[in-house]
Amino acid sequence: MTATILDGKATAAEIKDELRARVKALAERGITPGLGTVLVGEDPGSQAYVNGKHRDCAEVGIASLRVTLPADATQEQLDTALAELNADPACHGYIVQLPLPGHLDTQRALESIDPDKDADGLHPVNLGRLVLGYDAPLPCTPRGIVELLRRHDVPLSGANVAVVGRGNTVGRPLGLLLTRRSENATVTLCHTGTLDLAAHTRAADVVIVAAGVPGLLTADMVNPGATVVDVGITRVIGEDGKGRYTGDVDPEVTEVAGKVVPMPGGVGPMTRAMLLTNVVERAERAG
Ligand SMILES: Nc1nc2c(c(=O)[nH]1)N[C@@H](CN(C=O)c1ccc(C(=O)N[C@@H](CCC(=O)O)C(=O)O)cc1)CN2
Repeated sequence: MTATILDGKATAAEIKDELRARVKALAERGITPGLGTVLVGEDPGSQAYVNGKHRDCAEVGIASLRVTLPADATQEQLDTALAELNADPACHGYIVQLPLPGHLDTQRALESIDPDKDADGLHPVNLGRLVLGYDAPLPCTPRGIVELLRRHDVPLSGANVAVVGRGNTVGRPLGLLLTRRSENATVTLCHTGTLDLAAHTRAADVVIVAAGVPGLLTADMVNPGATVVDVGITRVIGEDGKGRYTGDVDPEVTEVAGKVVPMPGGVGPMTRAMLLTNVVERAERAG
């Protein structure tokens, strides 16, 4: 049996079509959603990701507010840029592109974002709101995973879900999302301290791997027919000396799993679609 591949790129495209209609409805109310990005330095990867976000915006009609600072920008210069976006009514949400240069205090920067303009959904206030079940912008990658599974009819209510990785941007908030009444899953959050990882993953109906360990999940660790989601994205240098991205799931898993969300082409495009969704939702509420 070869697994059904859940195409995050195609699903993200469907979501962008829906968002395009919502942006058009906002325009009829005189509202244009605006996404801000703050990029510090000239890292080519970060530049590419920010450019991708603004291409996505252009596709659906969201306005772009680009802020770029030199690699040697001071914390105060960054603070000023964030304060300006916090005050700008044309900006409905923004992100600080990570990672920041090492001399800058990332936590201080992220906590300076107005929580109501936190398009990444990673501000401590918003993660706290998520814990308490309050309304808040949701973290894009966890939200994208849940949305992808929902749109592909993967049963979550009553399902046993093994989340591998306890990071602040994916693993921890994902467990919170999946245990909401709207999803009603039972989550086991596995991590480097887990004694018998395979016992937990083999017992799961859904395995979501966000550990950043290439090939961590192998076929023998998967309950036949289970759904597997590869969130890992690690840059490795091949034998040809060229860089490429690899996931946390061994390719042979597709021979055992029922459904697979691959990397690339799965979670990444959904993450980008959820960023746009957070901005449009904010504009709809603010209008
Ligand atoms: N403020 C933020 N910074 C960073 C984030 C983030 O969500 N918020 N995430 C990453 C970079 N990133 C967006 O910024 C990002 C990375 C990868 C993808 C993606 O679609 N990847 C492809 C495969 C790899 C590739 O082709 O690049 C995929 O999964 O299909 C999207 C966005 C760090 N910084």
